[in-house]
Amino acid sequence: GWPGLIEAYRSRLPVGDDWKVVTLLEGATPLVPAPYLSELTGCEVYLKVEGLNPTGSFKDRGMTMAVSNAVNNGKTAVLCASTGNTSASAAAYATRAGITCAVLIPEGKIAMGKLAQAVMSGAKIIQVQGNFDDCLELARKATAEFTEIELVNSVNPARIEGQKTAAFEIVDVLGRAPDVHVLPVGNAGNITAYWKGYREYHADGISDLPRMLGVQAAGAAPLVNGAPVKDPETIATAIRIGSPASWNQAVAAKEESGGQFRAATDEKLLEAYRLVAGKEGVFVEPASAASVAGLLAAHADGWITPGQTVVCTVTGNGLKDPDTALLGMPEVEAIPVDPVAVADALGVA
Ligand SMILES: Cc1ncc(COP(=O)(O)O)c(/C=C/C(=O)C(=O)O)c1O
Repeated sequence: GWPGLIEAYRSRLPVGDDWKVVTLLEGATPLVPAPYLSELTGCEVYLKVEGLNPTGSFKDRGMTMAVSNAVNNGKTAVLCASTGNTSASAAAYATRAGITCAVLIPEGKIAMGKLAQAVMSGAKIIQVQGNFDDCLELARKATAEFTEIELVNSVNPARIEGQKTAAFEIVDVLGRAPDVHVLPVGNAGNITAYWKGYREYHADGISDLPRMLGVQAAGAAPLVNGAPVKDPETIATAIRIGSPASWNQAVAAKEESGGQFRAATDEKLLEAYRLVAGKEGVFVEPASAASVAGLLAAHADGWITPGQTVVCTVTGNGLKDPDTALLGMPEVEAIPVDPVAVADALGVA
């Protein structure tokens, strides 16, 4: 069976032969064809469904490497700043490793599913008076001063190494690199990691290079604006980030690949969020739908042309954020125990 990411790609990862590997058998996520989006755009569209990782997001790829690295370097605790998914993943992998985890989250701005995960995994949950960027600044300062604590945000190279494996998987399954790879961008670790993975496969003559399309929320789009956003705002709390830590690497990925950054309004994000669930049957969290919003916009203005192969990474499971899924749901009356009522509900004559 699947041995987890580190064993599956050991020769391509900076892993010690004697390492104790911390894994929850992350990776090997489905590359699901998207017939509705393919029909709509005239492209061959696939969804890389990262919500099917052990803690429900792509962060597990980075965390197996970052926590294994920390443990094998004698660290006794890990710390991260997080909009939610990094903390859920760090908490699970730290528990797996038997070390302590503390998470710094922006007060009141975390999806319930993610908080539940960090709580149940036994992390020390610290709410910070500020946004994600303030949390990351605090995490950097704390781990610089207390070196027995490992910072496991994507500024940690081990995170990038783990997350680049998604690009390997896509080429291994598709038999080629896509013409375009679309993904949401917040702190910009993931676009950095994908580009590194595609470049490594290309350097080995295995595949070509895609154009990278990074999509941000319009209210939190520093890479689109070309300047940090002081008070980022978006319903997609996972990417409510104003000052991406991997700014330079993200710009390099965009420029080297002939790619692009785009912003999507919350309205367009929610449309895409509902479309990918309602038409493709793939339920993702709001930030993840930025990939689909970006695909639709790039098709609309001709940046993506019919006949191209496009992979959209949908980064987190829809279950993470039930509140947003149920926004505006009308109160529904319960029905009596009567088959006629069921037939009526289904519009059956
Ligand atoms: C669902 C989802 N989709 C996209 C992103 C953006 O990835 P990066 O551009 O690599 O940051 C995140 C990021 C989340 C955090 O930054 C955190 O959890 O602290 C996410 O959870």
